[in-house]
Amino acid sequence: MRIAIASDHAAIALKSALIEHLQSAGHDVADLGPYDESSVDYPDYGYKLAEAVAAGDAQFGVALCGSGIGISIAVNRNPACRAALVSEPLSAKLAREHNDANVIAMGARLTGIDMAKACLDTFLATPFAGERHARRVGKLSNPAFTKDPV
Ligand SMILES: O=C(CO)[C@H](O)[C@H](O)[C@H](O)COP(=O)(O)O
Repeated sequence: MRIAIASDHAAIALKSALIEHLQSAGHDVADLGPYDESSVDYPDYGYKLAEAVAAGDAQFGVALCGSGIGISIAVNRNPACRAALVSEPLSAKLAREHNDANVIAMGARLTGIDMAKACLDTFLATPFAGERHARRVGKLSNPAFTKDPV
C-alpha cells in the first residue's frame, strides 16, 4: 500500500519508527516531513498530508503530533479526509469499520511506539464495513447543518 505520513517536531521519533515498521511490512511510504526536530506548526504538515490523501497520492495517511489532537483537527479540515485520533487498537478498528477513516492520528507524547504500531497495523488491516455506515459516512461528505436530523 502507498501510505503518506507527516508529523510535527513532537513526533519525529515516532514518525521514524512507524516508517521503518511500514517499510518492513512492504508498504511504500511517502514521508512528508518534517525531517528534523526544529519546532514547526502542525497545521502546515496536517494540510500537506491531507492534500496528498485527497489527491490520491496515498491510500492512507498517518498524522502525528504531541497529542495527535492538533494535526487531526488540521487534516479533518480537508473534506476528502476522515482522520481518527486513536490510542488503542479497538478505536483503530472501529475507525475503519464504521467511519472509513483514511487517516490515523496519534499522539507521540501520549502513546508509546509499540502501541502506535499495534494501532497502525489494526487500522491498515481492517476493511470498511459499509451498509448502514456508508449512509452515515456519506453524510460526512455532504453536511447539511441547517436540516433536521433524518
Ligand atoms: O497539537 C498539539 C496539541 O493539541 C500537539 O501536541 C503539538 O505537538 C504541541 O502543541 C506542540 O507543542 P510544543 O510545546 O510547541 O512542542
